Amino acid sequence: MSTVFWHGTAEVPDGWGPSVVALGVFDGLHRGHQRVLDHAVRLGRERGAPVVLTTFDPHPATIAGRPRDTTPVATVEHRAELARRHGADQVLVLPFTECLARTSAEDFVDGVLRRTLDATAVVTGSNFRFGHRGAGDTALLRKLGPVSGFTAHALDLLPGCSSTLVRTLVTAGDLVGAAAILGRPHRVHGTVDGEIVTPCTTLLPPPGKYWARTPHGDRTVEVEAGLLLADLPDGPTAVDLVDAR
Ligand SMILES: Cc1cc2nc3c(=O)[nH]c(=O)nc-3n(C[C@H](O)[C@H](O)[C@H](O)COP(=O)(O)O)c2cc1C
Ligand SMILES: Nc1ncnc2c1ncn2[C@@H]1O[C@H](COP(=O)(O)OP(=O)(O)OP(=O)(O)O)[C@@H](O)[C@H]1O
Repeated sequence: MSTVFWHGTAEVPDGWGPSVVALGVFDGLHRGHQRVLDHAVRLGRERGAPVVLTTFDPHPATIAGRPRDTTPVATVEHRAELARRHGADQVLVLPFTECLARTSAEDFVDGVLRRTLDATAVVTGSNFRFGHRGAGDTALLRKLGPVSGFTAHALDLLPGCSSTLVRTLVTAGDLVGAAAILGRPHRVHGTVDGEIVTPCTTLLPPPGKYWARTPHGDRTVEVEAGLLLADLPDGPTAVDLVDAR
């Protein structure tokens, strides 16, 4: 059985590639992210090359740049599962460390995109930035592409779609608005132990009762004091929060 994702460049097999790379955090794999991945999948088919969604964990903003809410919309495992369902052949999760944050855009292109992934195409949204102090952008990818062996594709942004907006909507309890951006209900993963789902590392709506879809049928669940309470059998579970009750 193939692994769910590669954790770090060392797990990418030697001689991998050429590949089509979709690049970014992709937290939640919302409809805007799906546009990027769809384009990568089309290019992959045209070029007969596997598509590698390359992402970062934890969110770069936990380490670098302006502090902001980075509570995951989706666990990294869920992100990888969604990426594969949307056509990615592999998912590379790069641990976002202080060391990676200090890596220049040029070194990232040479080390990760050229040497590790042998990129033949790199697909991002038009607002993508990378490298130390966010110095790299899509213009730099276009410039470095010809010498590094890839074409750079910067897609127009799908309006009204960002992980930040999903975080704002879920935090405000607007699960219907969040689902419109995600293209599916917001999902919380955890392990049930006596009706309490822990750990809830993913985003939770405010305290209250919610209509939810679970592996054991639709039911009301409750958010209280930062915990999700659900009458479900003990063990790992996924709870889709559909709407407030
Ligand atoms: C090699 C590398 C170094 C980075 N260094 C910084 C940094 O110093 N400061 C910063 O705010 N973000 C840094 N970032 C994060 C990027 O600005 C950006 O958040 C990340 O590439 C994800 O892009 P996305 O938000 O468009 O998905 C770095 C990213 C990479 C790949
Ligand atoms: N609305 C969008 N339409 C198309 N591409 C997008 C959109 N939003 C982000 N992207 C692209 O998807 C990749 C992942 O982006 P990222 O995870 O930063 O998205 P985001 O939703 O803007 O996140 P955040 O709100 O946390 O900054 C990047 O290549 C980015 O340019």
